[in-house]
Amino acid sequence: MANALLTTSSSLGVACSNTMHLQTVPVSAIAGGDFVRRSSFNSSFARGRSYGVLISRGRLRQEKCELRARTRSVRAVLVRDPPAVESAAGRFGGGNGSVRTVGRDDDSSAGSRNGAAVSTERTRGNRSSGSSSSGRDGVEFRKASEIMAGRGDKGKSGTSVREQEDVEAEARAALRATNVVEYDPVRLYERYSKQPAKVVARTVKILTTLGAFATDVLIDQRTGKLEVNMRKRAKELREKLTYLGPTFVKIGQGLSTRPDLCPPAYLEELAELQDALPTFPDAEAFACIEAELGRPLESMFSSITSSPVAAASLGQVYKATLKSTGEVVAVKVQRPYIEESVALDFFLLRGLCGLVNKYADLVTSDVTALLDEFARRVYQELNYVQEGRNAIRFQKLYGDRPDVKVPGIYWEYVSAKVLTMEWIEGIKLSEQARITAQGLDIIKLVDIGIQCSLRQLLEHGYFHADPHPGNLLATPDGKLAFLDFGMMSETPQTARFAIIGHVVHLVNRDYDAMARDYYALDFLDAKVDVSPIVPELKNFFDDVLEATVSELNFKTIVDGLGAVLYKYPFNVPAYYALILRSLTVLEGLALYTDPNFKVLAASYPYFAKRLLTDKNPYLRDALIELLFKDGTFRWNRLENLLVQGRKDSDYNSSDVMQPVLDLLLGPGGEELRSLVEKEAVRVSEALLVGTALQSFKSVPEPLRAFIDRGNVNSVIRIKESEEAEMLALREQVLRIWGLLRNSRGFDPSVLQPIVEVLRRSEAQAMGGRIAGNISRRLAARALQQLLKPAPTTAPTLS
Ligand SMILES: Nc1ncnc2c1ncn2[C@@H]1O[C@H](COP(=O)(O)OP(=O)(O)OP(=O)(O)O)[C@@H](O)[C@H]1O
Repeated sequence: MANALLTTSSSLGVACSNTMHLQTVPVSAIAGGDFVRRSSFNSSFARGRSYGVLISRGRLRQEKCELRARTRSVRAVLVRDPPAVESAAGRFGGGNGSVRTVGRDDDSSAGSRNGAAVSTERTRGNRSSGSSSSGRDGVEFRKASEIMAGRGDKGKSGTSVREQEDVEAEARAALRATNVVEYDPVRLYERYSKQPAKVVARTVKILTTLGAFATDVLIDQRTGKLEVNMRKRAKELREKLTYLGPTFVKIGQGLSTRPDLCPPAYLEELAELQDALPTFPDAEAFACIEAELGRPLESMFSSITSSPVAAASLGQVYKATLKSTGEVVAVKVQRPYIEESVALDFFLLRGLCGLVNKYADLVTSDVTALLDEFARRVYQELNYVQEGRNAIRFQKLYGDRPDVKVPGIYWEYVSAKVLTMEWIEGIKLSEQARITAQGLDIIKLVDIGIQCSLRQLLEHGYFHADPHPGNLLATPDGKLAFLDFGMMSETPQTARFAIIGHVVHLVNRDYDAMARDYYALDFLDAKVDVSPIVPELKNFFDDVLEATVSELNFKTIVDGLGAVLYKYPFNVPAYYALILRSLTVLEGLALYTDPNFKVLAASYPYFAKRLLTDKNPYLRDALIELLFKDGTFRWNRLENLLVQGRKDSDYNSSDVMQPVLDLLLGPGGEELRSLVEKEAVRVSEALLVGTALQSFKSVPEPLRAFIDRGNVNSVIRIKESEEAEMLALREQVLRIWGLLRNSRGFDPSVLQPIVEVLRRSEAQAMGGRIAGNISRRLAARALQQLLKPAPTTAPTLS
């Protein structure tokens, strides 16, 4: 019956957020014909978007729906009676955060109200829990064990029925969100250039509010009370940003994580913008949930807090219990009219940025581009379906780590403005006293955050771009839970490798390589000559790196690089700011507990591991360059990398040096082979001669006289300085061998390529004190010995 009512064809339908009671869905999703009414849809297309007028059953209801171009054609329009805000308010009431139990719904059609035979309610990345119950929505819930086992319900395509259901549930959520608007500065211009009164009123409000604050700070400065009044002014700024609404709250949130821009008093005050913001009326929130999901509240939740548990910039969050399964969920509801509010602000701020670009010569970055990037992100955050997808993707990439938790998404209760997630019990990372009282270790949690961030930024490149302390929870079992996936970002692959290389070059004070990295990092144009940068980098870092690199804090490095690069026409792509921000936030959190915490020291094992094991040619070449400087092998660099790399939880020593070893026998490895051959001579010399020297020294004094009148050097002919060098090299090689040998998963046979190289016929030109062929054979034999099945302890060649 429903099919007969359809208009045009498309796989997508349309939902109108501002009408709340209107929704279109695809044919397959329509089941309850009683609420599908005759409808027609007229559309006109303008600038890739369509504006439709929807008319339903005699009663003319004109609703302007903004549709995305791709959803121009509509298949059916479901019209529901507008849920009365008052009735929702009456049922759930305002309140003080208490949980109200919602009585059993006697509306038997509740479950299929949106026309879909709902078979899956949630998509949980980890699916570790779940109950088996038969929902009233026709929902068949399975036991977690069944889900985990992915029991024999694979469809023909190989996808499990469950996965298929998830996809369908997500698609239905997407249908409820086809009305989302994307950031489009041109459209904003068109919209607001026709509404001068609105623009002027808002401009006056912003200028007077922020002007009053600026005046107060100016007076403080003139009267020498800047320091004394700092806390008061910080509070004032927080209140003024809150008063100005979501866009300014977002800006304040950004500032709250920038210790380079704000003094500590401001950082602390602005941090409150993270989730202690004014709430909007619960009645409106409940009405929004019903309208967006097309079902009465009581048909979905058996209980829901009567006021929000948290209110953030774009939405507020309720804690609820799903009626169908009894699972506890977090329901995030978007603030009303938020798009209108941010749109006008971005229009105004863009105008301001245009002026800055034009007249402020001191500002070298394109601030309009930065604002556009920021605005685009804020707009993305307004689509909760996208946020749900982000959470799922995040879970897939990083949720397998035993110490990371990501909330599952309940797609049947998701739309553009409503997001229902698994409830995460935990304490915010900013509440350090409470965390410690629970017996949890802040530094360990921060370390989990850093390790997970490094993998986000540098492995998959998909990262949480808003990791403020309000979005990070410590769970009772010591895991780190990530919340709020509205703002995600990506690091391009080339940049990921370049960053790893750059950090390693920095740690190894390889300033030439560091300067060249700025091309790969996209900071400098290939035409810019980097040679003058080298001495400047050396100047700055030789001083600050005086102690050890791991003692450097992140801010010093960033400031140092900034000071050097400032003089050159450099440009920092937006994602670097986000990367720096996420690591700075984590470093800041750790500093509260341990003032000596250094993010670089905590991250370096990851960098070392990547460099030692990654097969990417850029990283492999960076490793070779690092190890073979001016034709000699730098054993101390290798030792340092091994010492650091094995601290990484994912370190597997059988992968170590694999990229280099692979190259060694390959067609492009000639240069490397000759370096290895040369080094093999040096090492075999050091091992053999060093062993002889040591053996001689272990001979009792009186007996030494028998060996060439007590002077071993007369046998081996060696200077004292060379002897010291040789013994040091021998010690180092044995230490490195020990590091490898004692590492988890090390298989000595992986070094076979070195033996192969030494056996090759072209490896003839072996110089050194011991004749070439002998040296080569000895080196090969010594290695062969080493490569025998592993003894329980590291071998000593002496
Ligand atoms: N799954 C969850 N379990 C428990 N609490 C949650 C959950 N999701 C959100 N919260 C609470 O709600 C707060 C706000 O949520 P969230 O950060 O997702 O909202 P937002 O409007 O996107 O915030 P922001 O201003 O950071 O962009 C969180 O800081 C947390 O206290």
